[in-house]
Amino acid sequence: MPCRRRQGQFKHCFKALQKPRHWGKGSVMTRPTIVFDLDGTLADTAPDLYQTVCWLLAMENRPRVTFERMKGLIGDGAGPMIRGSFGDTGGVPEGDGFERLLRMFLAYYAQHLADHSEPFPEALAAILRFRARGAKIAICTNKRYEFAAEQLRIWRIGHLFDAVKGADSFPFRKPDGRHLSETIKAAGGDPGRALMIGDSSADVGAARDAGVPCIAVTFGYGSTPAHELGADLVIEGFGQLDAAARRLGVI
Ligand SMILES: O=C(O)COP(=O)(O)O
Ligand SMILES: [Mg+2]
Repeated sequence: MPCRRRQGQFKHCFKALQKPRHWGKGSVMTRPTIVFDLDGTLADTAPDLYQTVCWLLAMENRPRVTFERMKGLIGDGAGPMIRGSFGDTGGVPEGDGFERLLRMFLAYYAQHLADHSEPFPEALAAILRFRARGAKIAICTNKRYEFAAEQLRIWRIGHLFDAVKGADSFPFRKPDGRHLSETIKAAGGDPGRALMIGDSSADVGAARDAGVPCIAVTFGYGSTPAHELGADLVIEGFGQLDAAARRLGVI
């Protein structure tokens, strides 16, 4: 029966995944952990972040900032997006103005997490390739855990990740290397056999701090061009990821 045949095929696949893998030449090694940044690396989330900032500016009778400017402000949580966009349009209000704007930002964004945002299909294809080879996959993001988890739920891809850690998951966050190393450990991996893929200075900073090799993507956000971030390698698309990971000795 076709159904039973299919079950049989899956059983074979699962057995293959459970076997110790030979990573590298000749020796049995720890399964590698591939860690993705979320905003601008794994997913195109700028449209909803931009919509949130434009709404906030409009609520405060401020003009819009451009989408390009907004993309440059993404990478270190809501703070720089608010300070940058209000700084450009008359300044952050005095007193408790920033805290008030932050509360408004978070409340609005919570309702618009995936109106227009979606994962890059090529990133998902790469994750499936790495998973099929037995790698662990994780997300280390400077956005709040609950927002990241809800986006993964909406996109129905949460099952692809062994760990997801946000800006509030630990008392430290990227560029602090502990955010990355603790994410790797939570995935059941070893920081000594891992790879970080990101788009911002926070990602490269965390990787350097944790002693983890790092690949920067050119299609992400932030104000620094990928080639100037100081990553070990730069890729222009996920089609180049496997070769880059191999060059770095991770797979
Ligand atoms: O939301 C942000 O500013 C950054 O998020 P990221 O760490 O996933 O890029
Ligand atoms: Mg990012």
